[in-house]
Amino acid sequence: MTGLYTADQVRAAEAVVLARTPEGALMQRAATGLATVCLRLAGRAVGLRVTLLVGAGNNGGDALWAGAILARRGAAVTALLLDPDRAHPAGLAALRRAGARVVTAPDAAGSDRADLVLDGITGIGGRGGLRPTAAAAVADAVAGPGLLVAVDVPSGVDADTGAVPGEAFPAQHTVTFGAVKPGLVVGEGRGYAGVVHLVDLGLELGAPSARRFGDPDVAARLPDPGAGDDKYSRGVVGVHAGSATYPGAAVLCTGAALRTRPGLVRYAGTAAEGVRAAWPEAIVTDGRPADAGRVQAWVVGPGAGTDDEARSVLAEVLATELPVLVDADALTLLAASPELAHDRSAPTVLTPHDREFTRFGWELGGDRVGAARSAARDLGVTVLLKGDATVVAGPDGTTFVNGTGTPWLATAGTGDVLSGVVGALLATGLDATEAAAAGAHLHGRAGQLAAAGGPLIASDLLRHLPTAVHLTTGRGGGLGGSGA
Ligand SMILES: NC(=O)C1=CN([C@@H]2O[C@H](COP(=O)(O)OP(=O)(O)OC[C@H]3O[C@@H](n4cnc5c(N)ncnc54)[C@H](O)[C@@H]3O)[C@@H](O)[C@H]2O)[C@@H](O)CC1
Ligand SMILES: Nc1ncnc2c1ncn2[C@@H]1O[C@H](COP(=O)(O)OP(=O)(O)O)[C@@H](O)[C@H]1O
Ligand SMILES: [K+]
Repeated sequence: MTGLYTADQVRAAEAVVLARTPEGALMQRAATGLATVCLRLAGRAVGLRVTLLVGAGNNGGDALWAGAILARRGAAVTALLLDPDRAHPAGLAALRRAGARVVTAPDAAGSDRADLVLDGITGIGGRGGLRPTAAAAVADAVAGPGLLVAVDVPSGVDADTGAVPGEAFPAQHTVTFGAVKPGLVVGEGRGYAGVVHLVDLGLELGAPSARRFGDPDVAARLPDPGAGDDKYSRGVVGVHAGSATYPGAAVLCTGAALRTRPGLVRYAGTAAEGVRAAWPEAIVTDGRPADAGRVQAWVVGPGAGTDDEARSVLAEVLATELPVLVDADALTLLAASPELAHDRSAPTVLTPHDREFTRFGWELGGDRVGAARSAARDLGVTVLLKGDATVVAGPDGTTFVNGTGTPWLATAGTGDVLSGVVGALLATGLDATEAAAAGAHLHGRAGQLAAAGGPLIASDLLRHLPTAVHLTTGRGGGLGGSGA
């Protein structure tokens, strides 16, 4: 599990260490870690041409100290001071002692021939898009041949939210200090951070602002069946999706539920014939959810339409005391009647993409974590806000940012698969917010596996789900078989 910490949380933890270590010691730790990653990425120091973009704060200080280390190892370092009078004094002195060049004219920065450019313009103290001089220096760096490495946070990216309100440094790698900040892994900022390397500063951090599951975290939530288990004890999930005209969503959603290894999947809806043909393992009725038999969780909505019948099914399912996942068409219906979800005693999970999210009247700006959190609180539900980094927020504020996936998932039907996966996890009795986060993780892993073989279609995810579960658990406890 990776904890994500805001700038204020990192500053508070740093203050404790700063108070009990000699002046400059923490920055030395940061700069040493930064230089070590740079050397690893570059593969050499002697003759390496390095350009430092140096802002007025401690982020620039980190870059200067790291530049001094690289220069002492034989690199040809040039520091461009963007605010010469306010450059970190001790860092600047160290850099000069190490024999590096210091310039103030942008065209003397050497970005056009650098092997490596270090962005030390702003870190967690940055506000708003880059100012014009800094933006021009970044544009030169981007046009040049050097590897682009951001110090702590790509300048111009909001460390807490990932918002990028103007120009920013498009890093290939970000070397971040003390803790991973949310803005490196979510929203637009994620696209600017590249590969994130964490340098441990020995900070004592409390509860994170948000979390990201790794494979072992998901494994811990997917127990293999034991000797005493039967199909009912392992969770029964109900699916209401699709229609006679559009059975696809029902087939994908039911298949995904099956492949996420609950004990049993029941289907109720007008796509019964298609589901029966595709999945003999499912128990299928063409009636309403009440006709399906007992389940431990419902998935409702993918491809199910928005007519009166669909609305009455949604109301029926939400009136139960079972966990319910509301997706797609059912989200459109719920947005018009949010009171249906408001007073539920059992968990409700909504899985909107951006357009479905805004249908509820919720605003979606550059802060996706904040938006999902306030929506979850507003309706007392878990919100899984889809995207390249899906955000999951629970009604109590518990938040996850997903770390798996591939842009190839941006294709029709993959959302139906996600609903089935999360529904199956809900039926196992997993906490709803954790089920949504674990489901997003598995779905993304299946997408990565499917995309390794070329462009994917949604049914490919079904074939790869058992392997995704297997990879995640490392136990091979999937459904067995590899056919869809
Ligand atoms: N507190 C500490 O001892 C440590 C701090 N560290 C570094 O210190 C950074 C935080 O330092 P600071 O609080 O000094 O802040 P920063 O250095 O992140 O940024 C503040 C400076 O950038 C300028 N600035 C803000 N927005 C700008 C924009 N849009 N365009 C151009 N310039 C802008 C401000 O005028 C200010 O001078 C961290 O990100 C990390 O890199 C690390 O060295 C670890 C130890
Ligand atoms: N650019 C992207 N990168 C990674 N994942 C994406 C991207 N775009 C969409 N996805 C994922 O693909 C799925 C699409 O779901 P959705 O829009 O509901 O599709 P559908 O309704 O066609 O099934 C979601 O899980 C979403 O997170
Ligand atoms: K930076």
